Amino acid sequence: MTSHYNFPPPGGAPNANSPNPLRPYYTSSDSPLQSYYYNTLSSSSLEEELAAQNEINSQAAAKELASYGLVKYMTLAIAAPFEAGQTLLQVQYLPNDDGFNGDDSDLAEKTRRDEAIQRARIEEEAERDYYNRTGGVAPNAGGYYVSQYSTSQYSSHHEAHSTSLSTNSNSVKNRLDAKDTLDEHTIRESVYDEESRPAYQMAPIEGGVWKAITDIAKHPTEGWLSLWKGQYTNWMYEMLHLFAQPTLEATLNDTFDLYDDTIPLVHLDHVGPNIATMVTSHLVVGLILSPLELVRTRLVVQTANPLQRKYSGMVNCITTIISEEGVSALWGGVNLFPTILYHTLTPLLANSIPLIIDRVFKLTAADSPFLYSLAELGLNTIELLIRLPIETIRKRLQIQIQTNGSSSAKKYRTVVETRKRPYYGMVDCVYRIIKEEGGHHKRTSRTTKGPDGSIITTSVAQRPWYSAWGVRGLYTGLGMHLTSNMALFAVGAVTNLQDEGDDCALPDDECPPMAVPLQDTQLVTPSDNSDDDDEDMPDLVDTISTSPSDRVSAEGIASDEERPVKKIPITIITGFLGSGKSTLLDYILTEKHDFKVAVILNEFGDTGGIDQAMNVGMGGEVVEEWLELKNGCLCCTVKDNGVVAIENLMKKKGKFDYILLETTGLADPGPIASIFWMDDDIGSDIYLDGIVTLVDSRNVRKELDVKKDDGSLNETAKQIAMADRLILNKTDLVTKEEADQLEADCRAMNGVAEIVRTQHSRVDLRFVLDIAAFDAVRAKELEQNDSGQKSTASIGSEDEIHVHGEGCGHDHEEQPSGHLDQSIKTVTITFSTPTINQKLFERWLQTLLWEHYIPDLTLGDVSAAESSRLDILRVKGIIKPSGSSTPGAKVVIQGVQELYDIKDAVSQSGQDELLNAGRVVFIGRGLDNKNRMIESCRQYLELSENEATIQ
Ligand SMILES: Nc1nc2c(ncn2[C@@H]2O[C@H](COP(=O)(O)OP(=O)(O)OP(=O)(O)O)[C@@H](O)[C@H]2O)c(=O)[nH]1
Repeated sequence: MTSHYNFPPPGGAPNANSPNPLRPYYTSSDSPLQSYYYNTLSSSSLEEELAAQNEINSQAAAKELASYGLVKYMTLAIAAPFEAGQTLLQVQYLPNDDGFNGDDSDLAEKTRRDEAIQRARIEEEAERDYYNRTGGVAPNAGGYYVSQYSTSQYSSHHEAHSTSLSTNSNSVKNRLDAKDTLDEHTIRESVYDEESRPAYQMAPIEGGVWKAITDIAKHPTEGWLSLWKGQYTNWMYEMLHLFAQPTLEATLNDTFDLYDDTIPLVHLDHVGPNIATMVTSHLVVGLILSPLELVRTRLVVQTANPLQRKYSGMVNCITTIISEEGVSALWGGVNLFPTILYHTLTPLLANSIPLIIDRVFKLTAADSPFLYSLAELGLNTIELLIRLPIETIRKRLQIQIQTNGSSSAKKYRTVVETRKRPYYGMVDCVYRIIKEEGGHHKRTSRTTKGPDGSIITTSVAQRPWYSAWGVRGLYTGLGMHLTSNMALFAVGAVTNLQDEGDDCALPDDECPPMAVPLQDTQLVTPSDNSDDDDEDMPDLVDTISTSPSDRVSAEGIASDEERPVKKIPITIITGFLGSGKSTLLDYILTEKHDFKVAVILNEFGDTGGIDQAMNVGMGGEVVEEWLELKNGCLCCTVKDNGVVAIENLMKKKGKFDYILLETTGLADPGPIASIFWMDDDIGSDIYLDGIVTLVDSRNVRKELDVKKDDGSLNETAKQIAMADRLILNKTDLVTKEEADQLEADCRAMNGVAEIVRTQHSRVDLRFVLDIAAFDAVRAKELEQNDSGQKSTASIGSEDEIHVHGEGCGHDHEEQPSGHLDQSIKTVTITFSTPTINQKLFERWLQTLLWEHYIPDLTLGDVSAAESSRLDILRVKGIIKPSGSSTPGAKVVIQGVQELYDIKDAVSQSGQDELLNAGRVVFIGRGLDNKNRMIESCRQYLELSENEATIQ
């Protein structure tokens, strides 16, 4: 199958290979897109306009960015104290054996101390081993188990310190000074040991996040300002992530030809590829930005005491890490695996929740608000139970200094007690937390016989497997998250319940069940009547199939199951201001029917901003909104550059049967049609189905009278001339005779469009859907209308459709009144040879479309000067090309303004046979001189008078 779009050549570039002596600059367009955009965007005024627009856009973007940054900073500032509290809870080390053990006898106390020191010794050796292996120095010598003292030494030292401290207790400063020197020399038998705790360190936080916050605020060296430690780093991370992740995801989606990321996954049919790109983008960006997370944790956990503080800020922290631990410490080492796990699992889990609710539980917020919220609560809790331990482990590993052996690291003093012995990795960390901190250990007294026969009573930790092991340590801060989940559940359930009935400005029966705003902007809703609840509503009109395609059967509409996954047809709905476009779309959107139609409103082709103000309102701001309607339709507004938005709409592919695109009243439908027509051929999911023009029967003549300063055709004329379907609306405002005359006039302008008369745009949906005007199937239709008489339909009463055509018994041969734009004509050239030379035909066509005059080979270029300007708006035709390998092969010609396409015709059996070489219809201005036109054609195609005729 051959198919190629053809564009006018860039003007002025001579080409030695030109196939046409009259057009030495002609080059075949190897890159249709390039040519098209060159052609459509190269005018200097357009460039200036675009430049000005870009400047405005970049200024607006900068403003938006600044205000977004500010808002983000403030939001993070509100959350920062909770983050800080949570982080400290997660990193603080609370071994099981510390604290009250239920046995305060002297013997038990002594045994406990002995055990503590014994353990400290073992751990110190292990710690030294670790750092010797890596070549560095033990970074956290300060702590509770430095064991250079023996048990007896410990007691005296401890007592001495206790005394010294108690004598100085009146002076906080002295106390702080004294206590800051303790850590190197004191064996701290317990994290609860007040006396041996360095002054910069907080007592163990025994409680939840709120307790942590108050403890921080009350601590002498921390104070409330410490609640915002790492705030700037956090903000940097969030902002960078916010821009990088969606950008990467969109790029990946583009690369793999997936739908982009702006519509929630839950609306997609096949989520796998999109989940993959989403997770990949989160992972990559998370990995790249993970040093900022590392820095943030370290800044939060380090002491605020200026004498003990290691890092003065974000940059200093990064440079210090690089110099002490090496660049690899920022990303790699023990942190690498937890980072990968965290940035893979968290986006995956978060995005799976709505999907699971939708696909597994089959719940919607609109139908079952309470159950929906309950499911959300349950899944959020599961997500929390998976995420929280990973977070805890990450933070513990992040604060661990990873010496690189080449330099010594300054001590890292932490606000809360942390484990002095480093974890070897994620698994080790999980194991240690569960083993050392996760459970409660009880002590019991045990009596044994000594070697000398004496009775020895010892206090031992009782560690049965079920109590010595626990996961509690992995879930610090769980309470806060559960509370917030519960609060969200309560709010969600209440809001959803309210939404179900109240949150709608429309009357109850017109409220859509679900609105999915893409931006926090105005919501545009259809405003007319809806009988949506009534399942038994009769069809809009009789089920006579007038559709040229089998998408709509005589029995009605094919069911979803029957209908194969197809490209989605897009129909352009155009017509001058007030002609009834919105009324038509409201009617389609709110009527009960089985079509799932997506309607795109307003912004396309806006040239004057008039419609924008009228239809979008609210200060003329441009909005993008989606609104799902009860009848399964979807309504949205898009910006003028909304091809992307329409592609986004395709994320709902399979859920929609049709797209209707309403242009503004002042739009030239040609360029808009060209975009979608071309998209069809470059593999888009949508294809151009046809152009439907509404005509205001009462005012159209006035509109056509408007002359444009530059002499170009006015939009109403173009809209009528380019239509594949014409709806003569508002016939209630004109007499029958006027309507007849209008129809005849329209027919004279556009000889190929089907015409229907309506009141309040109430038209059979099949008249505007499945037009297939740009499809090869049109070949059949073109051949069937050899008489030149097009069928015309009108709706008298609401549900009654009457098709005018041959044999209907009415007289509808009204003559043009001459009041409509007479400069626009339809001419039809019929070929009576068996075949014609397609190459020669194309050369002739290119001259007509691109050079805008009817050429005369005998006069050469002089004919251009003599000819009045030709503006072909629409071309349709079918011809049999000579020299084809398939006998009887036909090609279909389609053209919209300067763009044309020639495709192999889809063969239709029987009645579709062409008896001659075919027929081509031209609609446009400058076609008055039919003789000149047909002469020119005969010259180019080397045909005799009888072989080509014109009507
Ligand atoms: N009398 C009468 N009024 C109609 C008919 N069709 C539409 N209207 C009214 O005409 C007005 C304009 O109709 P719209 O549907 O908004 O026209 P439009 O083409 O969308 O207009 P723009 O959005 O300005 O381009 C509305 O007040 C309609 O109610 C009709 O057949 N008869």
